[in-house]
Amino acid sequence: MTSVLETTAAVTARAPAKVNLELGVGPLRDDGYHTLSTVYQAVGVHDDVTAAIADEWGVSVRGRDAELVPTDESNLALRAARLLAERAGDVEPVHLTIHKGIPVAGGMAGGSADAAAALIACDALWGSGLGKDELEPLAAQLGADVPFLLHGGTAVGSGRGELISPVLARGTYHWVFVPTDSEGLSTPQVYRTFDELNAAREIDEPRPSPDMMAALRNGDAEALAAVLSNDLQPAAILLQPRIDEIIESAMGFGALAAIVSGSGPTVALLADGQEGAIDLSVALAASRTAEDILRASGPVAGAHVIPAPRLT
Ligand SMILES: C[C@](O)(CO)[C@H](O)COP(=O)(O)OP(=O)(O)OC[C@H]1O[C@@H](n2ccc(N)nc2=O)[C@H](O)[C@@H]1O
Ligand SMILES: Nc1ncnc2c1ncn2[C@@H]1O[C@H](COP(=O)(O)OP(=O)(O)OP(=O)(O)O)[C@@H](O)[C@H]1O
Repeated sequence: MTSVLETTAAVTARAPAKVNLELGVGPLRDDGYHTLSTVYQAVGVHDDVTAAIADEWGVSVRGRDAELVPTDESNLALRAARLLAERAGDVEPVHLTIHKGIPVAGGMAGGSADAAAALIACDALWGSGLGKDELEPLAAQLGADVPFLLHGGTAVGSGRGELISPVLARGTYHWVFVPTDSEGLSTPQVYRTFDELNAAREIDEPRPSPDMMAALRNGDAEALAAVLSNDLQPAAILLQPRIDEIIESAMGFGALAAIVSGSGPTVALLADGQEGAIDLSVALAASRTAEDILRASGPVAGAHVIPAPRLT
């Protein structure tokens, strides 16, 4: 028979990646962040984080790009667990095991997903019972994208991206993601390049576009394709010119739209339905435009507890 200790000694939570359907970047603030107006969508590429009671704090990483993820105190999932421990008080140390499916440094918020999953897993494991609403301020301290990954779905992000309000979005969208560089791009570097490219002009406060809201309300992929936008795209392409070649090829293979995901370098392709996504991936692979291709649909749920960890 399973003892109570065994059933409560480990909890696994799963968190999704995100794509920014719209990423409006405003002026640089005094705290080093830019004002944002963004529309996030959570997509079905996931990381799982298992939190287990242990003698000492620690983290190990397996799965996709595992060797690129730090296992010291800078690991974002471990920082999340420690932050929640400070808030909850008097909890036992945990060892976190991260199973990565999200490309590292790809602009799909992999580290932020791990932080969101660690908050949910530890909250359940320790029985601190904060729930998503009370975890949200902790999430915001860990990174601008982390609150969205707690909630998932489709949502507007304002402030520096951490203030989330849900959006009425109908339908399911089919995406193909092409990570273009195994080393990824650094988010601060992309924002710095954005500043350099825009140094000569006054930058307005960004706002959600009414056309984007209408496309999402109607569940219309073609209308959505016409309004996808990312102010960081020119900076990402300058740092990683291969992005442009992939965008051009993908449009030739029938993508409804091609856009840089967040700070890049992953290219997000919006496909015409599930079959369109399969055809697009086949064309990209057959033409050797891309070797590494991920297919996913969105929106999906934010971080949540799942029954058992992945074993491979
Ligand atoms: C590119 C996006 O993924 C789009 O959603 C986010 O803006 C980045 O979110 P994130 O990785 O969670 O960002 P953080 O870890 O909070 O910040 C990393 C760095 O990105 C830059 N940064 C981030 C968010 C923001 N609104 N303005 C910024 O200038 C800052 O240099 C910051 O030091
Ligand atoms: N748990 C983690 N998973 C991935 N990267 C982590 C983690 N903890 C710390 N990092 C560090 O964060 C850096 C950014 O990785 P991440 O995968 O979050 O990038 P990203 O997807 O481009 O982020 P974003 O889209 O939020 O800007 C990595 O280079 C890595 O050194």
